[in-house]
Amino acid sequence: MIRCVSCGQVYNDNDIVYRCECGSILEAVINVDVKKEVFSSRKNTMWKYKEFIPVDENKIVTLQEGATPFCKCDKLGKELGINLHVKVEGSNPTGSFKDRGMSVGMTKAIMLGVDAVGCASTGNTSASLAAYAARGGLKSIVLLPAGNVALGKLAQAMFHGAEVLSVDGNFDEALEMITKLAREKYLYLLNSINPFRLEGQKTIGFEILEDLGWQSPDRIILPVGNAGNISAIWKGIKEFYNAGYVENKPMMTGIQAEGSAPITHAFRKKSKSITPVENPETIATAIRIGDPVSYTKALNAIYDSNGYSETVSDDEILNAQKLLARTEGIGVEPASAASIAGLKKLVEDGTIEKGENIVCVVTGHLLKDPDTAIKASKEPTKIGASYDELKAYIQK
Ligand SMILES: N[C@@H](CCOP(=O)(O)O)C(=O)O
Repeated sequence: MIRCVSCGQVYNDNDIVYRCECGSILEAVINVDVKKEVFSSRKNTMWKYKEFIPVDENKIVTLQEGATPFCKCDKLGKELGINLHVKVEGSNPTGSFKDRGMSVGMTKAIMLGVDAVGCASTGNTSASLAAYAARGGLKSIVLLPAGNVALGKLAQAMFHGAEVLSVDGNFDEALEMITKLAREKYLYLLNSINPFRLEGQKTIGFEILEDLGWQSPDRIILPVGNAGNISAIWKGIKEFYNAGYVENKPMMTGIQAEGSAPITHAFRKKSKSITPVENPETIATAIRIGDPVSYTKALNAIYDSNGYSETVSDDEILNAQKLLARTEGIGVEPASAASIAGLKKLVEDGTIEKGENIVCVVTGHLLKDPDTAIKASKEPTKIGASYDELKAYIQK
């Protein structure tokens, strides 16, 4: 069953519906009775939690997503006076957390018998959709905001065989266009407004709790763009809490880029609705979104968990990206580094207390955006093909 998060209206699992009649968004309702011990005996992918994922397990479209590294980051943690783990979602098959959602979404598409899927994207969703559509044998079409998609992501979408359209507009406009096409049944929409996408992404929350030995961290910090992921992770946390697997829940802490921050602005006003940002701007193209579709769920996650939302500047993002890469060896794209930049800011202003147990989710791999990485780095030093020249350089 699918249910509206605002008015509670229910829909059948097989209705192709993206919004409730009241205009709000939908979520899948899960009723599961299973002991947590069963999970540890299964192959380590996100599908080990299959009872919580509402699709037919005989039709699963998978590239073995999930079970991503959960890195204890003692050097950075010590510097900030907290206990820090980083959940590295860039280790998924196409290099971002979207694969979890796309595996479930594509499975649902197969179950529904559609022949084409589509999305609007700042890059990662399209890369993932193109790969999983290829895996599932479906046609795919993606709309990208012209000039604002990092090179690695664009290459992935094109190479996996999606029909790639470059829209002379921003992500929000592209999403509106493709949603209309989906409502007119030209394709099945696999943006995160599709509630089945979030059923995959909630497994990040499941894994964090299991990674910590069935304990909740004090806080989970993550970047927020279209706001599907914070909503999904919170849904996962609540489902495991309600199942009795853990005794506590974390404070959900969403970080946005200064130039694209409608959710943080709403949080500061204690509001449950947003004022969309008309011309969103940030170097972190993955979160360059002014009108996030899942804002209702995201704000609920923040308020219900006694969480927080903060903005970070592009400079703070780039500094945090370098800090994580050079202190802990974890390479992430700029948007992912927003979680580390936010962590630093909230420790410095005292919002985060010393000794807190924190998990930062980093959402996409460094190589998604090679241009930004190269621009932020020193040029290689040129030397001749001579051992003497090499030795002289090393001894300098
Ligand atoms: N950053 C996203 C934006 C939209 O994605 P969705 O997961 O909310 O559908 C992207 O990679 O395109």
